Amino acid sequence: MSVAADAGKKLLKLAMCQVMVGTDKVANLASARKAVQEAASKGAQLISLPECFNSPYATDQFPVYAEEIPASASELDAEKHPSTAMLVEAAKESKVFLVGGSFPEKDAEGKVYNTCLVISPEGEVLAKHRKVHLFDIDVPGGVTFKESDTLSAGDQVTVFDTPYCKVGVGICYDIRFAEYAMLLRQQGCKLIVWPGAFNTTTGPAHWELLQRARAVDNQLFCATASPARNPDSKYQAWGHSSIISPWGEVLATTEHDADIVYAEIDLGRADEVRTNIPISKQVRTDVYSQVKPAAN
Ligand SMILES: O=C(O)CCC(=O)C(=O)O
Repeated sequence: MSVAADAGKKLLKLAMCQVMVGTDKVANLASARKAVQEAASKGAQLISLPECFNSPYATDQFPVYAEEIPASASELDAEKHPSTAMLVEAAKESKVFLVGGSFPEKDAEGKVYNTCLVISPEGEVLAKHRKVHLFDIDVPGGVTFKESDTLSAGDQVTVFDTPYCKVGVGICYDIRFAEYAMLLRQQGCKLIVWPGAFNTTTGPAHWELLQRARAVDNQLFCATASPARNPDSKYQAWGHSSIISPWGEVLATTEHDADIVYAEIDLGRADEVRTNIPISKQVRTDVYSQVKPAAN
């Protein structure tokens, strides 16, 4: 390729770690750390772990596995905050941006959240995203889940800065809400990372579709990290961690076993798609704002 053709390229190597999660928290933390080390050794610069990487995905288990997250680095205590400590160490030792999947977080009042910590290559906490939209669904004969039985919802739109681009974060069910991803695009994101754990009912129907929809709607990259499917678990994760381009192409994906999904993304591609199809300049909020929602 010529130098001119390379001029607009801004490359970022992503790795989505599809790790196996079981009932042993210490083992879960160790396998997450090992996956981060392996991804970094292959050159990944931004790595994500899956939703709920330290605990089984079950409402009655969230309070059992929940940990407090210290308010500052000086309060970090590896005994009391083992998951935060592992994430900080893993990002620092491998010098990577680490989207720390999620784990159940307990606040000072005892409320529990499904929380993602983002750590810089220097080991600083860059962002804390508490899942905004709780996964409460009932598909008869398929899947019934009610996170709100034990979890509280977050109330923030989460973006962090890297030298590559601004990156948005959402957790699993958050991906179903087009408005959320749109706000991330409006904040300047060219990549959204979604730790998630879809299941064998909604996964085959919607997982890839939603990622591609959010990517095309907002002309940005979407990257997802799921737990591997654990045959011993009551909740059967769909797996299929993936990386999607702003054009809606699946750049990399996998099945449901433990794996790491890699892609080197060219952030210039988001600019190109936005220039070619300039929807953000053509948007007609003046028209949409005149329509009153019908009662239904
Ligand atoms: O939206 C779905 O179908 C799955 C969502 C989910 O598993 C989650 O939010 O953890």
